[in-house]
Amino acid sequence: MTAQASAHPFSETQWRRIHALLEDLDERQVLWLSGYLSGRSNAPGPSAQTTGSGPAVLIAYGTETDNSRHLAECLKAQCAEHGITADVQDLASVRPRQLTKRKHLVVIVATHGDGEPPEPAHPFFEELAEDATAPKLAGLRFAVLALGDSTYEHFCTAGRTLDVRLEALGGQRLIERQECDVDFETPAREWLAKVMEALPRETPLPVANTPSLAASDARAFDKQHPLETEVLVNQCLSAPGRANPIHHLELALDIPDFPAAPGDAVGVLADNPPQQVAAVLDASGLSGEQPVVVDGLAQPLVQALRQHRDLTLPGGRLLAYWAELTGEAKLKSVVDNGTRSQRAFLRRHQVLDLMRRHPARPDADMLVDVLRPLQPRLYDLANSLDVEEDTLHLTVKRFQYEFEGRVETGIASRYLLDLQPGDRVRLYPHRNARFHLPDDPRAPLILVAEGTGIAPYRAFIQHLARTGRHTPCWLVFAEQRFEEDFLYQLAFQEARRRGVLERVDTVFQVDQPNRALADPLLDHAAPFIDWLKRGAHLYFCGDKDRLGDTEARLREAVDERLGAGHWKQLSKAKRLHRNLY
Ligand SMILES: Cc1cc2nc3c(=O)[nH]c(=O)nc-3n(C[C@H](O)[C@H](O)[C@H](O)COP(=O)(O)O)c2cc1C
Repeated sequence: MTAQASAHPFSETQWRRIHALLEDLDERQVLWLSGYLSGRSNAPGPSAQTTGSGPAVLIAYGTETDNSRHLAECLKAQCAEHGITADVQDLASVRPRQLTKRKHLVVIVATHGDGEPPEPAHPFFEELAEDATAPKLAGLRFAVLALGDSTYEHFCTAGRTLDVRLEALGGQRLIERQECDVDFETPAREWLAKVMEALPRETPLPVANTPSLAASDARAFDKQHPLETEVLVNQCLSAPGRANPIHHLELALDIPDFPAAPGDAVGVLADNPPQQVAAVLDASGLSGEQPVVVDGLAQPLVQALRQHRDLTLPGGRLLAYWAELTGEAKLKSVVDNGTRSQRAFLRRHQVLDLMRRHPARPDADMLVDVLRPLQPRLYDLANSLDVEEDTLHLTVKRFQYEFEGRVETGIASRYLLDLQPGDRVRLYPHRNARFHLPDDPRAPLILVAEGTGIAPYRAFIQHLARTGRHTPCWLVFAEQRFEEDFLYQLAFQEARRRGVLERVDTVFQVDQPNRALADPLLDHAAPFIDWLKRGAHLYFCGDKDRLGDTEARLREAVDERLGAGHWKQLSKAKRLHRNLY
């Protein structure tokens, strides 16, 4: 990206878009638009219900993979169309006591981990749960939309907890909580429409039926509108014989200004393997040619199954449909016995298990309707676009897991590892703002990675080298074997030689079975603590369990040396950055 030459406040992409739009408009339209913008910038109008602390409605979201944020932005656009002033905030930056100054709060929150709130929203939830300090919310009217996935035992727990807590603190519900499964689009939009009805009407802005600029959003590429890229390189980085090899992929990026900074990711829309699609068609007795409709788009069944439907994890709707279709008493009793019995059954069956063990002839449209949508998978970018602006690099490990005594492979990693140069991949940018480099260019960086967790650090290092930003930087990396699994070894050694990396420590578990990821930092406790005192930011990326253990050990050591609660302070000061999976 190039620097701004003029003094206007827009990015280059925005500026180009504004010009492109203006060129397209006639004089009458330009006049209309200028009136509209001046009306917008003067908002809130005289009747708008603002309080001393901001717009009438706070739309807060808690997210890890952006679904909640996207819905929050949609709601804001709808509010704007109705002249309701609203602002959108990440729960990560909301303090519970701010809510006392609000009249209306709409929260859209996902559940992650094992029934946990999204990681950035933890401090908000923790503070709100403290009886001694939580604010009284008697004047607040609120509504909660909970996103989740019913295959998890703790379905939508974060949204449920928040809904109950807001009521306990004196808040009054605007409308009842809605819990949404992975196919959340329709129920979420219906719920947003009900919220719009419940929010107090304000006098509409002078221009009726204003186009929703916010709805047309600067994010040109998203889940629904992915970018198609071409595979240039797919190379194995790890030992070739490994059960779960790690590959380096390079994808062509033919458009300028792809919005991804070091620390950001891309959402990959993987296809199901052709054999799995064929097996589902075979088990259902349906022809792949048959037309079906997915999200309003007509397409052959084979395409819907390959690109849009999860052929691995069955959901409650497939189970209920299958029980009805087969008329089998066993399946019916699982359904009739409620959520717990259904979940226990679904945990032991994948889609093909159900179809093969209980043969039936489904209707094609119904089948597409009851299968869960195939979810995109996030991969951190392994390169900095200010160094290589025309390629996207990914570091991908084959994900394998045991299921009912057999070994299964993750859909997205299998798809990516099997790609050949020339193949096409659909993806969209995913911003991961809490994993960006700190604003303070002098803050030391401690980068802790396990396996593919190294990817965003490669992007960091490229960026630091490119910008000449000289900040102390310490990399701690764990993998299996030194000789074969030191991912991007040459790049990191070169960075060390050039002084971009001040320290590099590694832990190779096969070579050093008793050594853990926290050990290099604890062995060098003096510089580690010194870096923290100098304002270091700590980054953790990779396997959730291993990095969770690592963090627990570091936390104990830091609190012991710098005083109880110090680690929590680092977290509050946003100096701990986690990117765990
Ligand atoms: C790693 C991971 C863990 C999850 N854990 C849960 C869970 O325990 N309970 C649940 O209901 N949903 C769970 N989900 C599903 C998410 O809540 C769901 O995908 C949601 O749409 C994500 O919203 P977001 O994009 O705003 O983060 C999990 C998703 C991921 C990726």
